[in-house]
Amino acid sequence: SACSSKYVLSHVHPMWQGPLAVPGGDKQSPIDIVVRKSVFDPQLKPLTFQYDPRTCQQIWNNGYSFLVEYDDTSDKSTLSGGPLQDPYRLCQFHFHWGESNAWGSEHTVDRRLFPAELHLVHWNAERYSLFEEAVMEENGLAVIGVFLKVGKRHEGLQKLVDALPAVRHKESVVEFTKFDPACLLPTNTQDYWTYAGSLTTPPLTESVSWIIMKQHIEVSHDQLAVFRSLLFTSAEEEVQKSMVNNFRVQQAMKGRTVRSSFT
Ligand SMILES: CCCSc1c(F)c(F)c(S(=O)(=O)NC)c(F)c1F
Ligand SMILES: [Zn+2]
Repeated sequence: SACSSKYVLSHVHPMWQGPLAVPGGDKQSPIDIVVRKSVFDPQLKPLTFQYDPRTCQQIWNNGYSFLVEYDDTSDKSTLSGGPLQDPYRLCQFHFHWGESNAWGSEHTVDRRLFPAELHLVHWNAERYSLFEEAVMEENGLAVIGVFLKVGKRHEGLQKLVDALPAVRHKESVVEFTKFDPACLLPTNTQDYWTYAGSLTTPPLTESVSWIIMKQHIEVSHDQLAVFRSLLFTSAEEEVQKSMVNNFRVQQAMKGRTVRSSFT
């Protein structure tokens, strides 16, 4: 898929301690969602996820996270509705997590941290012909964020967890097919918050319509431990570094409003 294979993210790593903000950036991510300051918007539509598991292609360790990449050369797997004017194509999903269960998410809700956060990355192929373009443009990307909590084992996630040892090192790739990302979405409600923000990894461009699900999903401690067994470093490097704490520091709101789809 075009969405990330051409993107070898900058080798300043782990970049998590900075760049703190893009110079002049006033729509940076992640943020703390202050629930009592969010504004209910009755014009927000329900989200429509139309994912085809046959578009799932591979898992890639890019040295920041592991990306589950989808074939985004047609509209087979799309997200529409919510705050979005057009349908957006799924290009990949990945996670951010901590070295302990006490932290790891990028966004927080009233300062509450979660041990991990799932990001489903989509791009506006109606308006842009290349993912690379959409990354740089306003309303180019739509990212669904789902918080993870430690609890019961997530049966749907296990197929992905079992494949992770094959991509332990940076730059490794393994074929991964027929995975339906809808199994990672919350089940009992589709309530969400939405705001205008940015990528949280380079190029940090302010092209993201963020959609953060209110309901978390549960995964087991052992499943998260396999995330932490991945490495930031490639096989050749003599010092191996555990892939943990791959989240960015939170950014100022700069006057932005977070809207909610629920009261
Ligand atoms: C240059 C883009 C490569 S695709 C990608 C990614 F790999 C990633 F990690 C994030 S994130 O900022 O970390 N989470 C939303 C993105 F937004 C992305 F679009
Ligand atoms: Zn992310």
